Order: sequence, then structure tokens, then C-alpha cells
Amino acid sequence: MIIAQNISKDFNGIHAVKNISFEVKEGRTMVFLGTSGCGKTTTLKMLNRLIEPSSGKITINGQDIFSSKPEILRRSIGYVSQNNGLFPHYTVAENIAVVPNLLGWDKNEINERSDALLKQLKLPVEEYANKYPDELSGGQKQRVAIARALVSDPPVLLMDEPFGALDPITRAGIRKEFRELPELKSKTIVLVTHDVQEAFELGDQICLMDNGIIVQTGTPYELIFNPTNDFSKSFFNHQRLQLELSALKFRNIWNDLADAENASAASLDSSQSLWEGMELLSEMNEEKLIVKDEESNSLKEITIQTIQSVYLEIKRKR
Ligand SMILES: Nc1ncnc2c1ncn2[C@@H]1O[C@H](COP(=O)(O)OP(=O)(O)OP(=O)(O)O)[C@@H](O)[C@H]1O
Repeated sequence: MIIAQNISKDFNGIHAVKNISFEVKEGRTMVFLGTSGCGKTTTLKMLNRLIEPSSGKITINGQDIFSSKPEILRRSIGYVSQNNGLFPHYTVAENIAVVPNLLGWDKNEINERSDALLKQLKLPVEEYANKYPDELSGGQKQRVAIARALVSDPPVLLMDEPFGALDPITRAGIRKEFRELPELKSKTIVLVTHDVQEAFELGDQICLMDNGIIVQTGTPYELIFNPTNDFSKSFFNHQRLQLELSALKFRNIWNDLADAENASAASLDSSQSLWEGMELLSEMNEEKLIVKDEESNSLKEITIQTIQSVYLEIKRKR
């Protein structure tokens, strides 16, 4: 768990971050979202002391981060920087091995761990381990950067616009894979983005920032349906429909869906969003799809029409 209390950062008179506080629960993902220059990266980098706060207190899993040297602190915090930060003269395998070498792992252990990660990240070892970063596509470089950040299994992962340099299609694909990576399920993650859709897909919680302060913190649902101020309300206006459908999960509307009978296989689970349901219905060119709720072990069916009418009913009631 990360707790930041009243943290600020001044750069020679520029108040980049102004007395903000937030908490990230263990195993959860917090996304910092906001316009360029609002203080997201500065906030992120204060968590691993790449930037030293001007004031405030930060604890990670109960430990004051200022009680140990920054180099020691960073061994338990994975970090993916904006431009992937790979060493150009190191191969993929060598890039991934940097931290394990510092930690004194033996060669076999390093190979085994890095092979397993490359496999999870869909970069076959035989093909990629000996390549150099400039022989990789943008998406592949980001995967290597993620593998490198995860190699020592740190409990906390910080990511600064990890998919920022990718085209929208690659970006959406890698984001989906990222969400499903088993390795990430138990990590406490703080991610910075200016992409609203990305924040809604990846964040359990979103901190919306403007001009060095946190304007609102909440789940995607809270931010889109219950904005507490004019900034939050207008920030999402240009993509409101898509974001509302992304924030609504099938489990939120479970009782409004028809039971599915004789269903062989479910295509979606109830933690997925109405937006994902619409995308899949159109991608698969199906009239109906089955959604499963793991908790109650029940199945429901969805169509574009049911999604539309449930959504319109929710809007009507508000
Ligand atoms: N090293 C620095 N020296 C002086 N000013 C800085 C420094 N780093 C950041 N700033 C200023 O602090 C403010 C916040 O910057 P920061 O990089 O945190 O914003 P951001 O929200 O991450 O923006 P972006 O999305 O463009 O990366 C900006 O006004 C920026 O110019």
C-alpha cells in the first residue's frame, strides 16, 4: 500500500505539485490523469525518489521511503519510463538482466526468470533474447521495458505513459494484454497517462489532476457519473458516451440481463464493461454473446439492443 500525505514539489519557484495526498491499496492500480504539465510525472517520480519532494510524507508498505537510500528503495519498485529507457547497446536479455545482476542472482536463475517473462509478454526467447532495442518495434520495446521492470518481482510498479509512443491500434492491443498479465494481478501499480480511455480501462482508481492539485479521486464510475466539480465534468465531455459505457460493468447491470440457457461457453465475464461487450459483439459479428459471473456462477446473454436499453434507462433515472 502506498500512502502519500501532503506532498509538494517546487522547481525554482514553479509549484509543480501542491500539497496533494492519496492512497493506493495493495494490488490495485491508481492512474494519474490530466493535461500536459499538470504534475503527473513529478508525482510519480517522487514515489521512487527520482524526484525528491519539497515537503510531505510517503510510505510504501508501511516503510517511510526516506528512511533508506534511493538505490535500495528502487530495488523493490519496478519502473517503466516514458521512453522505455532500454540500454541501446544491451540485448533484450542483457537489458532484462540488469537488476538481477545487481542483486547477485546466478546465471541460471536470471535466464529462467527472464525466459518466463518474455514468454508471458509474447516475445519468444529464441527470436528476441539476442536482439538489440533498435531491432524491435515500439510495442516490442515496451514489452521488454515491462519485463525488465517485473523481473525481480517487485510489489510495486510505477509506469509513466508506458504506451504513449505507440499508435492507437497497437496501444489498445498491448493495453488489453497488460490487463490480463497474470504477473500483474497482485501488483500495486501507479500509472501516468493523458489518455482518458486508457485510464478508464486500467485504473481501479483515477486521480484527476490539474495545475498541481488533485481535482477528484475515484473509480472510473464515480468520475464519469458523479463529478464533484466543473473541471471533472468538462474533462470527460468529448468522449462521454464511450467512457460511461467503459465505466459500467456487466456486474453493475446483472439483474437487468436475461438468463442464458444451454450456454456452452461464455465470451465475456461480468467484470468487463458494456463497451467491451459492444466491441466484441461487433468484432465477432454475433447477435448474442454470453457473459459469466464467476461469483454466482451464472450466465446471462447480451445483445446490442439490451446494452442500449439498459444504458438509456440508467441515463433516464439520473
Ligand atoms: N526538472 C524540472 N525543472 C523545472 N520545472 C520542471 C521540472 N520538471 C517538471 N517541471 C515543471 O513542473 C510542471 C509539472 O511537470 P510534469 O512533468 O510533472 O507534468 P506532467 O503532468 O507529467 O506533464 P506531461 O504529460 O507533459 O509529461 C510543469 O510545469 C513542468 O514544466
